[in-house]
Amino acid sequence: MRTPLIAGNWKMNGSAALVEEFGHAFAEARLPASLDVAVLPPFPYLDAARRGFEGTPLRLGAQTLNPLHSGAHTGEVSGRMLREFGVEYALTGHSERRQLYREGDEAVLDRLLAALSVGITPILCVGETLEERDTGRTMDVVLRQVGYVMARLEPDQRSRVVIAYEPVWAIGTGRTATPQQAQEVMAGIRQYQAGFDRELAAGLRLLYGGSMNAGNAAELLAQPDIDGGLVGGASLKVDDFLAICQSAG
Ligand SMILES: O=C(CO)COP(=O)(O)O
Repeated sequence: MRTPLIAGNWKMNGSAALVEEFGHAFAEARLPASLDVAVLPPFPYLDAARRGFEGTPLRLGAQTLNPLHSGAHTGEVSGRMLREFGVEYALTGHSERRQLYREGDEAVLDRLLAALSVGITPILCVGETLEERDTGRTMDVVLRQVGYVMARLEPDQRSRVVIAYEPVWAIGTGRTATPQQAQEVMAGIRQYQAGFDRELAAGLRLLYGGSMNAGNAAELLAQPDIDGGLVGGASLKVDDFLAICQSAG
Protein backbone atom coordinates (compact mmCIF):
# COMPACT_ATOMS: atom_id res chain seq x y z
CA MET A 1 0.00 0.00 0.00
CA ARG A 2 1.04 3.58 -0.64
CA THR A 3 1.76 5.60 2.51
CA PRO A 4 -0.01 8.97 2.32
CA LEU A 5 2.20 12.06 2.33
CA ILE A 6 1.11 15.54 3.37
CA ALA A 7 3.67 18.22 2.55
CA GLY A 8 3.37 21.86 3.59
CA ASN A 9 4.99 24.25 1.16
CA TRP A 10 5.48 27.48 3.04
CA LYS A 11 6.79 29.24 -0.08
CA MET A 12 8.37 32.62 0.93
CA ASN A 13 6.36 32.76 4.15
CA GLY A 14 6.75 31.81 7.78
CA SER A 15 9.04 32.83 10.59
CA ALA A 16 11.22 31.35 13.31
CA ALA A 17 8.20 31.65 15.61
CA LEU A 18 6.03 29.61 13.25
CA VAL A 19 8.68 26.87 13.12
CA GLU A 20 8.59 26.71 16.90
CA GLU A 21 4.79 26.64 16.97
CA PHE A 22 4.72 23.70 14.55
CA GLY A 23 7.30 21.81 16.60
CA HIS A 24 5.23 22.17 19.77
CA ALA A 25 1.90 21.33 18.13
CA PHE A 26 3.16 18.24 16.33
CA ALA A 27 4.96 16.93 19.40
CA GLU A 28 1.53 16.57 21.01
CA ALA A 29 -0.47 15.66 17.91
CA ARG A 30 -2.25 12.38 17.36
CA LEU A 31 -1.79 11.50 13.72
CA PRO A 32 -2.87 8.49 11.66
CA ALA A 33 -0.38 5.64 12.18
CA SER A 34 0.56 5.36 8.54
CA LEU A 35 1.29 8.88 7.36
CA ASP A 36 4.33 10.84 6.24
CA VAL A 37 4.26 14.58 6.97
CA ALA A 38 6.77 17.15 5.82
CA VAL A 39 7.17 20.88 6.16
CA LEU A 40 9.09 22.81 3.50
CA PRO A 41 10.14 26.13 5.05
CA PRO A 42 12.35 28.76 3.43
CA PHE A 43 16.06 27.86 3.65
CA PRO A 44 16.96 30.17 6.59
CA TYR A 45 14.58 28.22 8.85
CA LEU A 46 15.88 24.74 8.06
CA ASP A 47 18.27 24.55 10.96
CA ALA A 48 15.69 25.76 13.50
CA ALA A 49 13.16 23.36 11.98
CA ARG A 50 15.55 20.43 12.22
CA ARG A 51 15.99 21.12 15.93
CA GLY A 52 12.40 22.13 16.62
CA PHE A 53 10.87 19.11 14.85
CA GLU A 54 13.04 16.55 16.62
CA GLY A 55 10.89 13.91 18.27
CA THR A 56 7.84 14.93 16.19
CA PRO A 57 6.52 13.19 13.05
CA LEU A 58 7.49 16.23 10.97
CA ARG A 59 10.10 15.66 8.29
CA LEU A 60 11.91 18.39 6.42
CA GLY A 61 11.66 19.40 2.81
CA ALA A 62 13.13 22.06 0.54
CA GLN A 63 11.31 24.13 -2.04
CA THR A 64 14.06 23.99 -4.64
CA LEU A 65 17.74 23.14 -5.04
CA ASN A 66 20.54 23.89 -7.44
CA PRO A 67 21.49 20.98 -9.74
CA LEU A 68 25.18 21.26 -8.80
CA HIS A 69 26.87 20.19 -5.57
CA SER A 70 28.95 23.39 -5.15
CA GLY A 71 30.60 26.18 -7.08
CA ALA A 72 30.42 29.83 -8.06
CA HIS A 73 26.63 30.18 -8.08
CA THR A 74 25.79 33.19 -5.95
CA GLY A 75 22.57 32.80 -4.02
CA GLU A 76 22.08 29.11 -4.73
CA VAL A 77 21.80 26.10 -2.40
CA SER A 78 22.79 22.55 -3.29
CA GLY A 79 21.18 19.24 -2.46
CA ARG A 80 24.29 18.18 -0.60
CA MET A 81 23.91 21.17 1.74
CA LEU A 82 20.21 20.45 2.24
CA ARG A 83 21.03 16.87 3.12
CA GLU A 84 23.34 18.12 5.88
CA PHE A 85 20.30 19.78 7.44
CA GLY A 86 18.30 16.57 7.35
CA VAL A 87 16.18 17.48 4.33
CA GLU A 88 14.33 14.41 3.01
CA TYR A 89 12.11 15.91 0.29
CA ALA A 90 12.59 18.58 -2.37
CA LEU A 91 10.13 20.15 -4.78
CA THR A 92 11.12 20.26 -8.42
CA GLY A 93 9.14 21.96 -11.16
CA HIS A 94 6.74 23.88 -8.95
CA SER A 95 4.66 26.07 -11.29
CA GLU A 96 5.96 29.21 -9.56
CA ARG A 97 9.52 28.13 -10.41
CA ARG A 98 8.49 27.20 -13.95
CA GLN A 99 6.75 30.57 -14.48
CA LEU A 100 8.67 33.10 -12.37
CA TYR A 101 12.15 31.64 -12.77
CA ARG A 102 11.71 30.14 -16.24
CA GLU A 103 12.61 26.61 -15.19
CA GLY A 104 11.73 24.36 -18.14
CA ASP A 105 11.54 20.58 -18.27
CA GLU A 106 15.31 20.21 -18.63
CA ALA A 107 16.01 22.39 -15.58
CA VAL A 108 13.41 20.43 -13.64
CA LEU A 109 15.06 17.14 -14.60
CA ASP A 110 18.52 18.41 -13.56
CA ARG A 111 17.22 19.39 -10.14
CA LEU A 112 15.37 16.14 -9.68
CA LEU A 113 18.50 14.15 -10.55
CA ALA A 114 20.51 16.24 -8.09
CA ALA A 115 18.01 15.45 -5.34
CA LEU A 116 18.13 11.73 -6.09
CA SER A 117 21.93 11.76 -6.15
CA VAL A 118 22.06 12.86 -2.50
CA GLY A 119 19.22 10.67 -1.26
CA ILE A 120 16.50 13.35 -1.22
CA THR A 121 13.04 12.29 -2.42
CA PRO A 122 12.04 14.60 -5.26
CA ILE A 123 8.44 15.79 -5.54
CA LEU A 124 7.89 16.49 -9.22
CA CYS A 125 5.17 19.14 -9.62
CA VAL A 126 3.07 19.21 -12.77
CA GLY A 127 -0.11 20.97 -13.76
CA GLU A 128 -1.94 22.88 -16.48
CA THR A 129 -2.86 26.57 -16.70
CA LEU A 130 -6.48 27.65 -16.97
CA GLU A 131 -6.04 28.37 -20.67
CA GLU A 132 -4.63 24.88 -21.22
CA ARG A 133 -7.59 23.34 -19.36
CA ASP A 134 -10.13 25.45 -21.22
CA THR A 135 -8.68 24.39 -24.56
CA GLY A 136 -8.79 20.71 -23.65
CA ARG A 137 -5.04 20.24 -23.28
CA THR A 138 -4.83 19.25 -19.61
CA MET A 139 -3.72 15.65 -20.11
CA ASP A 140 -1.30 16.55 -22.92
CA VAL A 141 0.43 19.14 -20.74
CA VAL A 142 0.54 17.03 -17.59
CA LEU A 143 1.74 13.87 -19.30
CA ARG A 144 4.41 15.82 -21.20
CA GLN A 145 5.73 17.21 -17.91
CA VAL A 146 5.64 13.77 -16.27
CA GLY A 147 6.95 11.91 -19.31
CA TYR A 148 9.87 14.25 -19.98
CA VAL A 149 11.35 13.46 -16.57
CA MET A 150 10.29 9.86 -16.01
CA ALA A 151 11.49 8.69 -19.44
CA ARG A 152 14.99 9.90 -18.62
CA LEU A 153 15.32 8.07 -15.30
CA GLU A 154 16.51 4.57 -14.51
CA PRO A 155 13.81 2.28 -13.06
CA ASP A 156 15.24 2.48 -9.53
CA GLN A 157 15.25 6.30 -9.75
CA ARG A 158 11.68 6.38 -11.05
CA SER A 159 10.43 4.43 -8.07
CA ARG A 160 11.76 7.11 -5.71
CA VAL A 161 9.87 10.00 -7.30
CA VAL A 162 6.67 11.49 -5.85
CA ILE A 163 4.45 13.36 -8.31
CA ALA A 164 2.29 16.33 -7.28
CA TYR A 165 -0.54 17.38 -9.56
CA GLU A 166 -1.14 21.08 -9.00
CA PRO A 167 -3.46 22.74 -11.50
CA VAL A 168 -1.99 26.24 -11.85
CA TRP A 169 -5.47 27.81 -11.76
CA ALA A 170 -6.10 26.28 -8.34
CA ILE A 171 -2.92 27.53 -6.65
CA GLY A 172 -3.52 30.30 -4.16
CA THR A 173 -6.86 31.13 -5.76
CA GLY A 174 -9.22 29.40 -3.33
CA ARG A 175 -10.57 27.59 -6.39
CA THR A 176 -9.87 23.91 -5.71
CA ALA A 177 -10.15 21.27 -8.41
CA THR A 178 -13.18 19.14 -7.66
CA PRO A 179 -12.30 15.71 -6.32
CA GLN A 180 -13.50 14.30 -9.65
CA GLN A 181 -11.33 16.66 -11.70
CA ALA A 182 -8.28 15.85 -9.60
CA GLN A 183 -8.98 12.12 -9.60
CA GLU A 184 -9.39 12.07 -13.38
CA VAL A 185 -5.99 13.65 -14.04
CA MET A 186 -4.23 11.63 -11.36
CA ALA A 187 -5.69 8.36 -12.58
CA GLY A 188 -4.43 9.42 -16.02
CA ILE A 189 -0.90 9.90 -14.67
CA ARG A 190 -0.97 6.47 -13.02
CA GLN A 191 -2.34 4.81 -16.15
CA TYR A 192 0.32 6.46 -18.26
CA GLN A 193 3.04 5.11 -15.96
CA ALA A 194 1.38 1.69 -15.93
CA GLY A 195 1.92 1.60 -19.70
CA PHE A 196 5.65 1.36 -18.94
CA ASP A 197 5.73 -0.44 -15.61
CA ARG A 198 2.61 -1.66 -13.84
CA GLU A 199 4.31 -2.36 -10.52
CA LEU A 200 5.94 1.05 -10.39
CA ALA A 201 2.64 2.75 -11.26
CA ALA A 202 0.84 0.89 -8.49
CA GLY A 203 3.37 2.14 -5.93
CA LEU A 204 3.70 5.69 -7.28
CA ARG A 205 2.69 8.33 -4.73
CA LEU A 206 0.53 11.05 -6.25
CA LEU A 207 -0.25 14.25 -4.34
CA TYR A 208 -2.89 16.85 -5.10
CA GLY A 209 -2.08 20.53 -4.61
CA GLY A 210 -4.07 23.71 -5.14
CA SER A 211 -6.17 25.41 -2.45
CA MET A 212 -6.34 22.25 -0.35
CA ASN A 213 -7.64 23.15 3.09
CA ALA A 214 -9.08 21.65 6.26
CA GLY A 215 -12.56 21.72 4.74
CA ASN A 216 -11.91 19.99 1.42
CA ALA A 217 -8.95 17.70 2.20
CA ALA A 218 -10.92 14.64 3.32
CA GLU A 219 -12.94 14.41 0.14
CA LEU A 220 -9.89 14.92 -2.07
CA LEU A 221 -7.82 12.41 -0.10
CA ALA A 222 -10.61 9.83 -0.33
CA GLN A 223 -10.12 9.54 -4.11
CA PRO A 224 -8.48 6.28 -5.12
CA ASP A 225 -5.52 7.86 -6.94
CA ILE A 226 -4.84 10.71 -4.51
CA ASP A 227 -2.19 9.65 -2.00
CA GLY A 228 -1.67 12.94 -0.24
CA GLY A 229 -1.49 16.67 -0.55
CA LEU A 230 0.92 19.48 -1.31
CA VAL A 231 -0.49 22.31 0.74
CA GLY A 232 0.39 25.99 0.40
CA GLY A 233 -1.62 28.62 2.28
CA ALA A 234 -3.27 26.20 4.70
CA SER A 235 0.13 24.83 5.76
CA LEU A 236 0.90 28.17 7.41
CA LYS A 237 -1.79 27.69 10.04
CA VAL A 238 -0.91 24.93 12.41
CA ASP A 239 -4.50 23.93 13.23
CA ASP A 240 -5.49 23.75 9.57
CA PHE A 241 -2.39 21.77 8.64
CA LEU A 242 -2.98 19.38 11.52
CA ALA A 243 -6.59 18.91 10.46
CA ILE A 244 -5.47 18.09 6.90
CA CYS A 245 -2.97 15.55 8.27
CA GLN A 246 -5.68 13.99 10.39
CA SER A 247 -7.99 13.62 7.41
CA ALA A 248 -5.30 11.62 5.59
CA GLY A 249 -5.83 8.62 7.86
O1 LIG B 1 1.34 25.67 -4.65
C1 LIG B 1 0.83 25.03 -3.76
C2 LIG B 1 1.62 24.08 -2.97
O2 LIG B 1 2.85 23.84 -3.56
C3 LIG B 1 -0.59 25.20 -3.40
O3 LIG B 1 -0.76 26.43 -2.81
P1 LIG B 1 -2.17 26.78 -2.11
O4 LIG B 1 -2.52 25.61 -1.24
O5 LIG B 1 -1.93 28.05 -1.39
O6 LIG B 1 -3.15 26.92 -3.25
